[in-house]
Amino acid sequence: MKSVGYKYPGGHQAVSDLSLKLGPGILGLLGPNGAGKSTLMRILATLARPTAGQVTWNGVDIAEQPNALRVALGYLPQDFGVYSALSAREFLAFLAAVKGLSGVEAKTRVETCLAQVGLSDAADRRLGDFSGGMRQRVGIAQALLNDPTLLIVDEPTVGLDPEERMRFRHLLTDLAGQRLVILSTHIVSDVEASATQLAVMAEGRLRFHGTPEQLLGMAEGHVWEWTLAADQLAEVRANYTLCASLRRPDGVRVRVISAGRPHADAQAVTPGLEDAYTWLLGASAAAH
Ligand SMILES: Nc1ncnc2c1ncn2[C@@H]1O[C@H](COP(=O)(O)OP(=O)(O)OP(=O)(O)O)[C@@H](O)[C@H]1O
Repeated sequence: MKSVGYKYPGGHQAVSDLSLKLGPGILGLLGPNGAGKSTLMRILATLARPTAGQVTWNGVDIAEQPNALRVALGYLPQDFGVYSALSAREFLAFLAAVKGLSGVEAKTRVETCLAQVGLSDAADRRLGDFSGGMRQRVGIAQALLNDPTLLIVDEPTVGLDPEERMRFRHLLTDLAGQRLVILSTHIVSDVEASATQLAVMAEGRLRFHGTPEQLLGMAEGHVWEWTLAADQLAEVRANYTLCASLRRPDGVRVRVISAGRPHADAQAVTPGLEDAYTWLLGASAAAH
């Protein structure tokens, strides 16, 4: 992807000058709401044409030849809907036909994909009776029908309970293999354990691309903890980015982001990915 930009017809610049080179593994695409993640996902899924720059897949420009990518693409959009009256098996069979699979091949792919997402036993139940997590797994199953080498999953964990979230994360890790999986989310813990690469977007721009370890390294020395009296909390909140606060018998233990030591008692602590992401968004907002 080279210098990719996208301007909506109304004039809103949702993606600006974004360049990225990707290979197999799980890319966690992080960014706050409105950062431009869904717009970028739609460009990569060939559903939107960039208004600037170029996206190539194995050297082919996907705006010129979208089918070169489409045959290798599985996509779970943010607003994926299912037909409540159909069973999971019927729904997947329908989508397999839409995707041009037929006969024995279609049947085999449907069963394989149901098994991959752990829904073989529930395959004949109505989708209307499925939980949110099960429905998202059907979404993944349909994206896998053509055994894609690029799997794009847009905000898949929204509305899932913690257990379903965890199950869904494990599923994506299992599916990665030789594929490129792009998982967009605004929740750091969705990608914390699984992503081999991270890309962070804010206001349409790429603020970081690298490994989670690199991002953690960048935030080193910027995360602090100390214990303060409860009545000092408001002041700290007003002056610093507060990552966490924990009430304890001796006061409130706070964890803040700060370029320098924020308080005489403050100790620099090892950043977690959530801290590093918060630090990056703050640092990149200050720089722009
Ligand atoms: N159809 C549209 N017309 C005009 N502006 C749009 C349209 N769709 C999205 N936008 C704007 O483009 C920007 C990026 O939106 P996008 O949905 O890509 O962000 P996002 O990072 O996926 O956020 P979210 O997680 O909230 O979907 C936002 O400011 C949004 O308001």
